Amino acid sequence: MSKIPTTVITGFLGAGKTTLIHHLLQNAKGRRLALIVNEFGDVGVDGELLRGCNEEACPEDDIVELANGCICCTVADDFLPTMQKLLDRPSPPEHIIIETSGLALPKPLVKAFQWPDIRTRATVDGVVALIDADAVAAGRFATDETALALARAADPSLDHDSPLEELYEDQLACADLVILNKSDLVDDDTLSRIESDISCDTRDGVKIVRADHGAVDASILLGLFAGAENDLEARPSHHDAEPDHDHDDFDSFVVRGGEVASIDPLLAAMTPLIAAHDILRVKGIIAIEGRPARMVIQAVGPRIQHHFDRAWKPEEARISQLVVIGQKGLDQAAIENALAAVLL
Ligand SMILES: Nc1nc2c(ncn2[C@@H]2O[C@H](COP(=O)(O)OP(=O)(O)OP(=O)(O)O)[C@@H](O)[C@H]2O)c(=O)[nH]1
Repeated sequence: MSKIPTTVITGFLGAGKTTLIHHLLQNAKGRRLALIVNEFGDVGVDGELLRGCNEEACPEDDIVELANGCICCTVADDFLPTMQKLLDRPSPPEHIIIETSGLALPKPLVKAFQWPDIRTRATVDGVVALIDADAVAAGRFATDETALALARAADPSLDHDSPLEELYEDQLACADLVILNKSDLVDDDTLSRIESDISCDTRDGVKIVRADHGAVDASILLGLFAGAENDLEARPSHHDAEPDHDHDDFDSFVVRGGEVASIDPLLAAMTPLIAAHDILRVKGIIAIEGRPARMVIQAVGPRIQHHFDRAWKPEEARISQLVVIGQKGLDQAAIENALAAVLL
């Protein structure tokens, strides 16, 4: 029996994983795919956005959401039973795509493919790391040496570098293919410089492909035949010595509200809030009074985007929900108060 190929899509918060998968589903060329979508926050926005985007390639039942935590930490409880259920289906998918949360380490997930019941039936065709060229160019993953020195002085037990930089390096070190996304936001020289920096963190021979809005041909993404679970030793991680790592470096919470008259007050509130609290990611769905469609709002660092997604279904409650993610120590009360003031 041939093993079902599985592609792991990794990349930091907001790098464009969901956008890339959306493009893949719309250009699946007859492939029957299943999706496992993992989110750090406890509201599954990505699964919501992907559902229904190509029923033929991936019916709603074949999109499984694993919200509320990073897949790398919940492998035994959530991921393995989910994979087993997909593999046990009378007609299993041709290819499985896993979107990890932006804070997940890919290596523990790939290791799960060594589990006896999985290894006989599925293989990791490839780990694809998405890099946000705009965020790298802005220096968002580089260690702020002064801040680190101050943090170490305050807490001598601090034994690791910037958590963002560690994640960035872990995701690259595990990759079989790197997609340098958001190439539309960065000039050519900067892209070339980022490519040369990236190649210091990847294994030999790993290709880097530039992309705009995740528009990468399925024939490039799928069919890498890496068998990644068989060469884990070649994929170093900052967390090799601590298999029971956690995500204490990051915080996430959800702010809920009702319908709003307009999106403008929310946009006006978000810009200073993101800057003041160094918020990494905001995403959610907003109900606008009198509008039949729901609005999706996305912020990656300081960049905020919004668009109408699809019509509200008659059985859906028209509520607004925003997931907020940042580094540990976010002032949740202040952020909640500011957002609640424009959402309630
Ligand atoms: N300008 C530009 N924006 C992009 C590109 N790719 C994605 N985006 C935008 O970036 C935001 C985040 O994209 P997502 O696809 O949701 O990112 P993600 O990696 O799935 O995010 P998380 O799951 O929260 O980690 C959205 O507003 C996208 O429209 C790109 O190539 N260029």
